[in-house]
Amino acid sequence: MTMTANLSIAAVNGAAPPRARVVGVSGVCKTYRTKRGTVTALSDLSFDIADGEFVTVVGPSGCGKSTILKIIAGLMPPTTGTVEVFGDTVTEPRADAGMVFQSPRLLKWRTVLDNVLLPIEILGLPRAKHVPAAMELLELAGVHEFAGMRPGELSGGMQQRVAICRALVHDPRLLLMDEPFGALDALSRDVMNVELMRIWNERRKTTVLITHSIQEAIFLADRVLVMGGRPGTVVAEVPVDLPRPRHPSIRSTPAFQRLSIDIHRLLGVEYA
Ligand SMILES: Nc1ncnc2c1ncn2[C@@H]1O[C@H](COP(=O)(O)OP(=O)(O)OP(=O)(O)O)[C@@H](O)[C@H]1O
Repeated sequence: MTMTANLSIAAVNGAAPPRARVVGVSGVCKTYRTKRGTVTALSDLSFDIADGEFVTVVGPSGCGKSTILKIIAGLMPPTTGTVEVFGDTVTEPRADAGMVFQSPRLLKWRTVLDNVLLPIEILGLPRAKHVPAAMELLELAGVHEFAGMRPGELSGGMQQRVAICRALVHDPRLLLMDEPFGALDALSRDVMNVELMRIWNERRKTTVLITHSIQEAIFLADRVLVMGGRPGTVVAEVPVDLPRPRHPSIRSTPAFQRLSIDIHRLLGVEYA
């Protein structure tokens, strides 16, 4: 478990300098109003995320993982509490954040390249100037040969790679991913984990990724936030001190398995 400081996150071993805080969630509560009454999704949620950090979030269904990601993205306000991104209180969607959802949400009538360039159009930036960056991302994600095709001609995993390129094309400083590989089969998911690691190693964006897979959470993260309760809150923060770059075989190491057991326990799952 680790403690986060308000203005910076100290290095675990004290050797590296503290990194700037990119996301600061402070005392966030969220209540949804519905026809049948109110639902309190989050209660007194607080955590910080440092520059360049890869944080994953796990927790039981309905504990408010998607809710907090949407609040960080500026897609909805908290009921009480504050969220700061790069030092500004979040009040609306931010151009310096990229978002990836569970389904790729590509526009089927646009080519792969034009889907990737969508944020550029929305932000009113010159298209031609960003085509090389879009092609470079498609190449990095291993789908550049599909640039002229429609999304329907691509597999689910390839479409999700395109969605990741779209989230990165305007060079956001923060990447928010809500269960991006949840719809994929186990093998494609493993491949995408490795691919995402590769892309992240190249770009080093501060990343928050929600997942139901504890394996995925550990494999990708510098730190796992474990959420629980109803309403949801952070019940533990687990640092992942595994060396990078990580090969899939790291999952069979005792250190990885120890982390897996710890997180299962924090989620109330005991091994026999
Ligand atoms: N738009 C909404 N209106 C009303 N209640 C909502 C709304 N969105 C979410 N909730 C409720 O808020 C709580 C948290 O939902 P949220 O989707 O954030 O959880 P989650 O941890 O992401 O769940 P899952 O893992 O199943 O995706 C749940 O009880 C859910 O029913």
